[in-house]
Amino acid sequence: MFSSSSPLPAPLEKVFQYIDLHQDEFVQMLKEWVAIESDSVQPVPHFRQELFRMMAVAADMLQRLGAHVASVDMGSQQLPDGQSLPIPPVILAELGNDPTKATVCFYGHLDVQPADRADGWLTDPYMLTEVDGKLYGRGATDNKGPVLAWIHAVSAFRALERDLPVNIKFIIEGMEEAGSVALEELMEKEKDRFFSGVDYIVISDNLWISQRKPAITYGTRGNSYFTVEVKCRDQDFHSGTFGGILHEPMADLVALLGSLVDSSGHILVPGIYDEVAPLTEEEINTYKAIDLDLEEYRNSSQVAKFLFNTKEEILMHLWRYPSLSIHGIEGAFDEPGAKTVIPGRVIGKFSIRLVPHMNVSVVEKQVTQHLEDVFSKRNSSNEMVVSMALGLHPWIANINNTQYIAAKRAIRTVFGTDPDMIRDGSTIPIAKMFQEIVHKSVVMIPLGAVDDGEHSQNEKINRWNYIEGTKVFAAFFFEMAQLH
Ligand SMILES: NCCCC(=O)N[C@@H](Cc1c[nH]cn1)C(=O)O
Ligand SMILES: [Zn+2]
Ligand SMILES: [Zn+2]
Repeated sequence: MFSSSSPLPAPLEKVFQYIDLHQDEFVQMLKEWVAIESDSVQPVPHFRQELFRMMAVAADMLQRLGAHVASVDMGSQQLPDGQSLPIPPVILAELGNDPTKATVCFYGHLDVQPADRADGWLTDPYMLTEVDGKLYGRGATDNKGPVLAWIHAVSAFRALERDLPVNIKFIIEGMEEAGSVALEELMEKEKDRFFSGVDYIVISDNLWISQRKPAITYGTRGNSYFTVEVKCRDQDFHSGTFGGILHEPMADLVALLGSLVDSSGHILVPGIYDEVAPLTEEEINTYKAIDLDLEEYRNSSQVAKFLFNTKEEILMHLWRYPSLSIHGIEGAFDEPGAKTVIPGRVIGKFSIRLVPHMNVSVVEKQVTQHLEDVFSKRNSSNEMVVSMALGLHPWIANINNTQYIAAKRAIRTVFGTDPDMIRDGSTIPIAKMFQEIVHKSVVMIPLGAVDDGEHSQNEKINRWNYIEGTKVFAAFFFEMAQLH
């Protein structure tokens, strides 16, 4: 182990120097990748072509690095409107197969969320622009920057003709933002082939909880996403002609949605908290140890007041308790102006973030039962249909596993500080898939700062995070080799 006070071992010193010297090239490569409009969310041919181009560029880069690369055909995606679109290939690549070394597999994605300058971007989202050390562009932090950082870490060893301390595998997809379409099937197919020799898995697809202090992530919440449809008929009504004599679908729906959660954020679905892991004193201490300035967090979020007042309560309600969010209503009148319509059919959308040890199918039954009970008390003549559109499990890892120790040491070497050990309130479904299908332990090593704005306007990664993050990955290879 190399502490920040002891000198770096010579090979790592050289690798770090190489990374510093080549940082402008690394930024240029990120610029080229950001310029590819690899939006997987909008199902239109232009973006699909861009996605295919993105995956080809990445496969080519890995090949030039000496990796053995397979671009796996993923078939096509059937859309609800009957359209069919090709799914970009998944890259499975490997570099080195020395049986005496650990094999570390890195997962990342190269598709991005939609971005349009008119949405409030200050620069062209597909033109990486540096302002005060901040590299603005769609995908800069989610997830092109971190994928490139991993590749640069490998390329530094290659360029210096140094033996890589570990065998490396890559799984890189192009449909993460659209729900990782067809990825689970591929993992099932490859579990005894590509993944058979893998010892450890690394994901770098989330953020620190601070602007300056690095972190390691050991858990994410799951999600069960519901739709509740209330229908009188397929057509809308005139409220002058029908108002007063109908059970209005929107009134039913508002009552249904209003029955889900109270004003303090407590979920009102009976039984929903039954399986939530009990809180221990030891666990509370882990939240106390997190370096979070609540005032700064609240101010930078532009929120007047959160539901909770202490750092510990905030972290627990983001990470270890479920939450229910209401997302929208399809079919409702939502334009400016005063249209006197009664919508004939509306669909409410809400989701519950799940935590250990909640079970997706139990939650589905509890929510359905609750909505049926509330609806039946209204004696409405409308039809109600509840469906769970998505059921994603929560993920939690053992922080004593080898790669957590290696990641901590690598971070200490580069940043001279211990990382925050954090969980993430959102969902990275692939982590649970790795655990359940491939039976491998996962560590998340985020590179981006809390204010990177993933999915938002003006997404960025700091040059510092990108370059020092590349060094963290290089140091991680060294530490893994020592610990394995
Ligand atoms: N910081 C990583 C964020 C990854 C992310 O945004 N994941 C989505 C996945 C999802 C869950 N339900 C539907 N999609 C998220 O919203 O958590
Ligand atoms: Zn991502
Ligand atoms: Zn994303």
